Amino acid sequence: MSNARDIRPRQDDASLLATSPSASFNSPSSHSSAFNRTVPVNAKPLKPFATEDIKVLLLENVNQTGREILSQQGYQVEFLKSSLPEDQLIEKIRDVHVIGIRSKTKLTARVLKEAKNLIVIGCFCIGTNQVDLQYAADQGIAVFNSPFSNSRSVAELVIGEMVMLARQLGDRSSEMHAGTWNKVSNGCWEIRGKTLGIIGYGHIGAQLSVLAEAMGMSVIYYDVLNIMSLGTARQVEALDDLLAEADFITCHVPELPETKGMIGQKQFEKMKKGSYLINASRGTVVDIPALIDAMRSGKVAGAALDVYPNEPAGNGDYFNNDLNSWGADLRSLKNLILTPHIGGSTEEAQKAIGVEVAQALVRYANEGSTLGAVNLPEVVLRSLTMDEPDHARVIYIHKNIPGVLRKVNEIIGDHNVDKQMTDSRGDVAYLMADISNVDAATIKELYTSLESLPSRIMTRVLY
Ligand SMILES: NC(=O)c1ccc[n+]([C@@H]2O[C@H](COP(=O)([O-])OP(=O)(O)OC[C@H]3O[C@@H](n4cnc5c(N)ncnc54)[C@H](O)[C@@H]3O)[C@@H](O)[C@H]2O)c1
Ligand SMILES: O=C(O)CC[C@@H](O)C(=O)O
Repeated sequence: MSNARDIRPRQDDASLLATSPSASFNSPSSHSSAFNRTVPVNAKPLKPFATEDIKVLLLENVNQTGREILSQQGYQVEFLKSSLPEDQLIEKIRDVHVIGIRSKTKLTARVLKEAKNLIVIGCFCIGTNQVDLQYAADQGIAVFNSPFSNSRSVAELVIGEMVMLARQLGDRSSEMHAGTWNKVSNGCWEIRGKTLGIIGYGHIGAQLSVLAEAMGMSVIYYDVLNIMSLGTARQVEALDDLLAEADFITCHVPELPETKGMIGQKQFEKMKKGSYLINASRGTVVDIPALIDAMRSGKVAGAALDVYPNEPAGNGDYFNNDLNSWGADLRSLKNLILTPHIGGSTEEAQKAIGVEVAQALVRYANEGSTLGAVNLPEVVLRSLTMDEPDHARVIYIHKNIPGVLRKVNEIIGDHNVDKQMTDSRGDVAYLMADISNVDAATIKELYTSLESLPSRIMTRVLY
């Protein structure tokens, strides 16, 4: 096993560039249609070089589908069930080229600063708030996620929770488990005819809207964007309008500075007495001490929380006051459903996420495609074919400043550039070019010249 620490070409060993492994490229599943359209039948599998040099760290029990796709490429894959404390994460991340995480692992600038070999991050989930996306982009590290593979799972959970809360099912079930028969109808309702207020009408909010209407609910929603209503749902202009009208309120916004504490004391005051609150978005969106007060006062008749400001690292860990100071107060409340961040945790969702994110990582590592990246411009080139054996793909990630393309073209312009694409996003630009009739020595020369430019963030050559 090689001890290579960098999958970018090593300047002291250009011969490695000629090691084009025979392992075949995994085709993405049919839903990755945009990619499928670009892959000819005789596509040439591109590789940075020997794939056994690529080290992958998968944390947080990423689904096996993802692990298999990465292992089949010949990458060295280390798999851990939980997230890691920051000091251990820093030790591990120094060595890896690819990291796969879920919502728990915080890839802050402090951690990423140590990740000298890292080229790509896979968030095996929807949320990407746990990664410093701008810092990653500034280092030329691409970030991918799975934007909607678990949306349906979350929407179904919320439908189930509305029925559970309206019928106080959590409490009745706990009482029966404790041996107590307590047959009541007081304060129990159908959800038919009630109004659901959805905060954030994106992938999850919109799915939920359709399902809720099928259950006989009226749907209103609030979003910072003007979004087309599905069915007979109605967008309201202000959050306060939604709070005043809805019987059930559910949050589906991303974690952003503007969504932090979005539902707090003032918002609870504006809600109808006896309303219900559900949060399966991010733990910082709802001010939990304010929720505790609102439930104790009877303003809120029930709530379901799936996410928390501080969550345990792995299964079996405690959810107590050490983690969140109000933990015991929260657990003492009636008609409160607490779940351990399982909104997207279904077999269907996790398998789909495993495939989608792992394929994006492979495409990026092997082909340089940034299609679907959340922090870099999207750049894709038609695949090289088996009829183009002496071609190399040059990727130059650089600062988006004037004059760079002139300099780059001075370097690659002496060669036959078959195709080239460049795009920018904020301060970072991504250039990809396929160059024909090159040998290992030429590639080394190209690589060294590009690396010496002051605009350089990262250079990669695939062969
Ligand atoms: N509990 C879970 O397991 C689970 C699973 C999936 C996603 N999530 C969380 O749910 C969030 C939403 O997921 P999604 O796929 O629907 O995202 P999305 O990006 O498709 O939709 C989010 C919507 O929120 C809106 N929005 C943003 N800021 C807002 C604000 N300040 N006020 C009102 N609306 C605002 C956006 O315009 C967008 O329409 C994710 O970001 C993630 O954090 C949790
Ligand atoms: O699986 C997870 O850890 C996160 C699930 C969810 O919050 C998401 O962002 O997709």
